[in-house]
Amino acid sequence: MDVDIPRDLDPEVRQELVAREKAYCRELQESGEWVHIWRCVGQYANISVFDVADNEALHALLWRLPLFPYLRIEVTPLARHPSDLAAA
Ligand SMILES: O=C(O)C[C@H]1C=CC(=O)O1
Repeated sequence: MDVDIPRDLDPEVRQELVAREKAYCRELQESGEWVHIWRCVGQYANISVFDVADNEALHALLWRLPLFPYLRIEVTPLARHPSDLAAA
């Protein structure tokens, strides 16, 4: 996810959006759907791993992100690798 919040957005609106995003992110981590979130070094971007039932569930989750209008999201579906010891 690349974050691109317009520079001229009202600072209070920005602060409120980021706070709501953080709360939603925390909620989804606690429910186990947002498994990992990593900051991309030197960028206002993250790499996240989600564990959801299907594409529709992921779409709904992403659509509800408070920052959604300001995100560029690239989705890469992942499957277990047969050589992953954790999968055995
Ligand atoms: O900071 C970001 O990468 C954007 C966004 C994703 C989760 C969160 O709390 O903020």
